[in-house]
Amino acid sequence: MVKVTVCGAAGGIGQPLSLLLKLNQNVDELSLFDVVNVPGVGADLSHICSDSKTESFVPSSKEDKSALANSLKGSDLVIIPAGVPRKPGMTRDDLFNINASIVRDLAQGIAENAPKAFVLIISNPVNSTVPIVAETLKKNGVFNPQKLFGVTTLDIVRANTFISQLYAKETKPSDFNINVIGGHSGETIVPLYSLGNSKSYYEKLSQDDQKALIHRVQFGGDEVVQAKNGAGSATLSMAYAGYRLAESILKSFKESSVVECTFLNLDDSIKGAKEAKQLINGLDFFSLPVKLGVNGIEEVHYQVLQQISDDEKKLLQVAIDQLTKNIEKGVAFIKN
Ligand SMILES: NC(=O)c1ccc[n+]([C@@H]2O[C@H](COP(=O)([O-])OP(=O)(O)OC[C@H]3O[C@@H](n4cnc5c(N)ncnc54)[C@H](O)[C@@H]3O)[C@@H](O)[C@H]2O)c1
Ligand SMILES: O=C(O)C[C@H](O)C(=O)O
Repeated sequence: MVKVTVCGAAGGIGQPLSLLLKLNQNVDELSLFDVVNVPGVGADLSHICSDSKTESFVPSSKEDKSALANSLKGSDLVIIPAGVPRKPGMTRDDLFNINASIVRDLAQGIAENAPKAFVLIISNPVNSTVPIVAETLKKNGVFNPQKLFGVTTLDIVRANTFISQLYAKETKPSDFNINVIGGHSGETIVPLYSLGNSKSYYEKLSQDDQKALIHRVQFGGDEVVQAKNGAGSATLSMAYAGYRLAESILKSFKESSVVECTFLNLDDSIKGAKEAKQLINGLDFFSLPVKLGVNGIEEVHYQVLQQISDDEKKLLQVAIDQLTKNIEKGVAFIKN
């Protein structure tokens, strides 16, 4: 029996993400939590004739903690797209004041009701919300770094799509699986086009076009925020990306060679984490490709950090400087 809970299930991401999960054969129970509108979303999804069972939970008042508790109990995987999205002119960090406490309270609920669950954080700013969740779980004595995932998959999805668009006659997006490392905001996003099968295509571009491609991946979120013009940020592509990571984790319960990039806590207990940390100025959180297994993150592929080009090294340094502050801000929110 596999139970998956989505917190923020009635939102722009939550709804299509829940739809995709409802269709996944590896999910037996789909639990939907939100502070509004979720009974309707749950009723709607429950008519789909896939085999999983859907349940929805909404608190009856601000003080009611039982709805969250009941939605989480027995969960194997909890995915969090709860919180406010950006409007034009805002940075992800501008969301910190509202989303930090939302994410902290949900993490507290996980600590109390599903301490062994895999936890996937979509809520922005990811560079700070993931440390918030880690610190909250630590405070409760239930933190397992192998099971906490900051969802940066949308950056990989964009990196694959955008390079393929430049070579539309010769390639398809699915030809690529670019490693995107660092964090999830602007210059903390570092796509590694110099590795793997993208190398030859990337090197054929002029320097200006290379820069434009990197910039498009780093600021792809802004394209959607501007196009939605005040009505939110990426939801459908994000639902796909969040689903891809969740699907890979569910697959890794049965297969042993699943690799995804994720923003993780580089705890010494994880194979390859110590080596990674030494290559990124000792940062505690960073996105890197990781090997997944039944126990979660089994190994960090730190070797990519040794293979990157000189230009990517420069991008990495900028990312490290910004990430240091974002991570500290998240940790301080819980510790102070
Ligand atoms: N990691 C990424 O790549 C990525 C991509 C896109 C969006 N995001 C982020 O995801 C978040 C959600 O975006 P969205 O477009 O779905 O927003 P949205 O406003 O459409 O939906 C958010 C949902 O969260 C719910 N919510 C608010 N407080 C809650 C709480 N305490 N418990 C449970 N649910 C709660 C709201 O009721 C709403 O239904 C934003 O922070 C956004 O910046 C991240
Ligand atoms: O841009 C945003 O605020 C949402 C998300 O982080 C994205 O990359 O699309």
